[in-house]
Amino acid sequence: MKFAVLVFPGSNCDKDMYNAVRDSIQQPADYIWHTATDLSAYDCILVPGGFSFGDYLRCGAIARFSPVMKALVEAVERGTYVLGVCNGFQILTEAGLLPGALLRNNTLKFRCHQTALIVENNNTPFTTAYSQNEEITIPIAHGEGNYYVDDATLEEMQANNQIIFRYKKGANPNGSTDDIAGVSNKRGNVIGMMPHPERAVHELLGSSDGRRMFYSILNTWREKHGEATVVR
Ligand SMILES: NC(=O)CC[C@H](N)C(=O)O
Repeated sequence: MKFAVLVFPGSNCDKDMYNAVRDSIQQPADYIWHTATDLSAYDCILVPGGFSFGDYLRCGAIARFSPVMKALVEAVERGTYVLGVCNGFQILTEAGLLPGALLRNNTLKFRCHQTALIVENNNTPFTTAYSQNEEITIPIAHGEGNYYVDDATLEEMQANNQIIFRYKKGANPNGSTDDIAGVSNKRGNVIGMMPHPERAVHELLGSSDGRRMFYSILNTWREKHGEATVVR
């Protein structure tokens, strides 16, 4: 299985993402600069966190116009798996690949700490290795992670099981609507989340709960292609 890690000017979690793929599931990954125009060689595209284009205008609002985004849209249409984390999530919402928008944290502060998340949907290519409603520990690091979506879209998302992660009740760090921490598109092949699974791949980092995200992706892809799955 081949992974792409997109790199925009100002990305700063691209190496963490690359290392998480290499260390947890030992699959090949390439860094892809934002001017690339073809992503057809990849089975999963990772859009990492950071401060693309300095967060000018709005987080992700300029990156969304990079040449690679056209190739990303084409990949999504082919059914390729896409995971956006933090600034990656912001870029995917700005591009209209995911519903909603990320607003300034309600505290008006950059928040950087572990969070308790509830797995709301373990029936996605990214979450099969978790139990439904499991509580996991994944860190956040953002200033604009306050997920907003209008009521009608939220209802539609709930009906389609597009809410993938919520912050544990009482532990919402940013004011997100309905405690939402991660969502998917309708088809389920694109997900975005503010917490960083790639920073939770070893006990030394405070949690290894993020590893199972990478196992989920690999095993779902392998099952689909008739290959033996790996044990986590
Ligand atoms: N870690 C990140 O990706 C941060 C995203 C964005 N720059 C923010 O502060 O919200």
